[in-house]
Amino acid sequence: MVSIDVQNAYVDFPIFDAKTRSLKKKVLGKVGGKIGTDAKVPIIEALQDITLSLRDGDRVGLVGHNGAGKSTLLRLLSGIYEPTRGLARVEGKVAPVFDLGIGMDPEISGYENIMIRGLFLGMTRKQMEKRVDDIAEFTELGDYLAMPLRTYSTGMRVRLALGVVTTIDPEILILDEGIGAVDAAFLNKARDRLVDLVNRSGMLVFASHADDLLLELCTTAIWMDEGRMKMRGGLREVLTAYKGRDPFENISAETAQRLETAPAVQGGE
Ligand SMILES: Nc1ncnc2c1ncn2[C@@H]1O[C@H](COP(=O)(O)OP(=O)(O)OP(=O)(O)O)[C@@H](O)[C@H]1O
Repeated sequence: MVSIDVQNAYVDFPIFDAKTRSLKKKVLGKVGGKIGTDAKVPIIEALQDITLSLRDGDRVGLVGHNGAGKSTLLRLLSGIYEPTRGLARVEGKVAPVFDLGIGMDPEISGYENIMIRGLFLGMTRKQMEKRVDDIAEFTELGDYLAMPLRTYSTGMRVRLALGVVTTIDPEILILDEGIGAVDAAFLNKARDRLVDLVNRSGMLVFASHADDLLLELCTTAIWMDEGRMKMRGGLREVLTAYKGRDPFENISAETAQRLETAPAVQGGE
């Protein structure tokens, strides 16, 4: 069974080389997690008192300002970080997609990178062999696929990485917003594949600043603020509270039309 259970979890980062004297007692800006300066070594309290249960079928968006703790929470939910205090139990095969370029080798070809990246995301060699042609076609990279990855532009690398990511069959899909940062034209092409990917994943947790992608992929949301869960609920409701306006106010007619079939728009949970 696929499940994630987190109970009163904290994640601290002790910073051994910080210039303690210049640190203020409290963080004055809006950005970043809380910095504790009471101990000898300053500690960034990236996550505080997180309690959360996720089950099969959950599609959760994570929102919050820069440094609010979204990426740290994704790493905790992936089993990459252990909580400093509290509990985090993850049951199921996790595909963490944080940095599209991770696990890519510049010296080997696009084809070989497709294989390596697929294995990294939990697929078997046999499964990847069946999918390589489909991925190659999707990327439109043609003969470049036989060339070493170092000869690719950034956009070409993203195409390759997105091609692989959207072909996997994860039980738990953990996506960081980087995926929304790709070139708009290609993202449009990748959108249907992303929606399919999410539909066949047991569970999705997706951190993003892009309302339209969140609305298309998620049904519920968590608003992170200074390492804490400030609000949890239906996606539209949380986005409205976080942004101070309904996310539907500013979307284009084209986006609205595309979203008509999206789960969040049809009432969420
Ligand atoms: N490896 C680390 N070492 C020290 N501090 C860290 C580390 N990773 C994150 N932090 C701190 O933890 C806090 C939460 O960071 P996190 O990356 O989780 O935020 P985020 O919500 O994902 O931000 P963004 O929207 O900018 O990506 C920040 O204050 C950050 O400075």
